[in-house]
Amino acid sequence: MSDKVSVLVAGSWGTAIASVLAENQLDVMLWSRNQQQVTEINNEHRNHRFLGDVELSPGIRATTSMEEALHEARAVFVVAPSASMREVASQMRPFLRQETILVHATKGFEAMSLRRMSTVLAEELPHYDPSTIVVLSGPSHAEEVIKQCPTTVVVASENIEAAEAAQDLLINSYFRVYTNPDVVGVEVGGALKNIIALGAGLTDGLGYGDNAKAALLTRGLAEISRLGTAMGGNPLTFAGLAGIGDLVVTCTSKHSRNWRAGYTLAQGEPLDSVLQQMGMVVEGVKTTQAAYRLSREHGITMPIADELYAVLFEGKSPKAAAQDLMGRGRTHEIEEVAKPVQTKWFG
Ligand SMILES: NC(=O)C1=CN([C@@H]2O[C@H](COP(=O)(O)OP(=O)(O)OC[C@H]3O[C@@H](n4cnc5c(N)ncnc54)[C@H](O)[C@@H]3O)[C@@H](O)[C@H]2O)C=CC1
Ligand SMILES: O=C(CO)COP(=O)(O)O
Repeated sequence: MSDKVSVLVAGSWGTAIASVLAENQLDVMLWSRNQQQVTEINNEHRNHRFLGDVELSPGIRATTSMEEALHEARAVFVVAPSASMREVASQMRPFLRQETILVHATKGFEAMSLRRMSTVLAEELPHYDPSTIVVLSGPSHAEEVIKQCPTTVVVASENIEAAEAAQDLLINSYFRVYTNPDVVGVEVGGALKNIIALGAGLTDGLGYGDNAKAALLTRGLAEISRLGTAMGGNPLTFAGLAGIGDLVVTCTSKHSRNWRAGYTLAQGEPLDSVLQQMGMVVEGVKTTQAAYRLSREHGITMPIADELYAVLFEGKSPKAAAQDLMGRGRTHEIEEVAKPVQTKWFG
């Protein structure tokens, strides 16, 4: 079998995944739509805009040709922002073979349709067996993975062989990979934690301290679990790497773009200017809109997501949002989390 693997889109996370694969002695091809970036990666072994001065493995070759990227690839890792997933998938359509392992590592929903990313891939790649699509998620900032800091992630697929094939390609001494059959839970957990990270940035920006941050993470996880379970995820997935694991890293790390966006918003900067300054994808903003709609579709209460929506899109002040969260009617802690839901996981 060929040792060639491809990574589609050379942003921060795509480039970090390409580095893990190159470390594992695979023949890595990184696809970008930007010729200047391709030249920089091939000639200088750097992706300066996204990863600064970090030197990339010379084993990573870049191309702007989708045909060249996918030709005889053993696996393809799609790491586009959620807003671009459909466009990138449609470009893959003529060149993707069923034998190629298809993994995506994107954390978000499609804004209009509210589709999960594996559904978008399945729709755009109708010749490909959707049950073999793999999702990669978990606590993994690109800035640390590229420096080979110890990291754990999860790969989920309905097809255990596909998940194990992705695990084999990625696992090494600093990148530990677990499998999970729960595609829905892993995708929903990875997407929704970005909302709570925005909220954690706001909380820190307001100087509210550690008690408030712990409250936000814990009650945020309750919201993620409620919606994720209603959408068909296994409740236990939210206690794992794609749930609490990713929530902790994104809410507490200086690397998180979502946390930084929240922190800057708390200083009174308008949303447009915060996003412009960032220059990289901040998935939590669109995901807040998606969660607002999904929670209503599924009849789920998500007070933190609702207050964040009001701050981002209705001009509510973060302080007033915090006050309203603290002043909600009295409620029971566990009942809200463990409202009995019929799922395929527990019958
Ligand atoms: N950066 C990180 O540490 C992690 C990011 N993720 C997720 O990975 C996904 C991608 O994020 P990043 O790599 O961080 O974003 P980024 O902002 O660093 O890079 C995004 C890349 O996508 C490219 N792109 C955008 N639209 C495109 C299109 N239509 N066609 C081709 N290329 C296009 C941009 O040119 C850029 O190179 C997001 O869903 C994010 O939540 C997941 C785990 C870690
Ligand atoms: O998903 C991530 C880490 O697991 C990256 O989070 P940010 O997009 O907030 O940087």
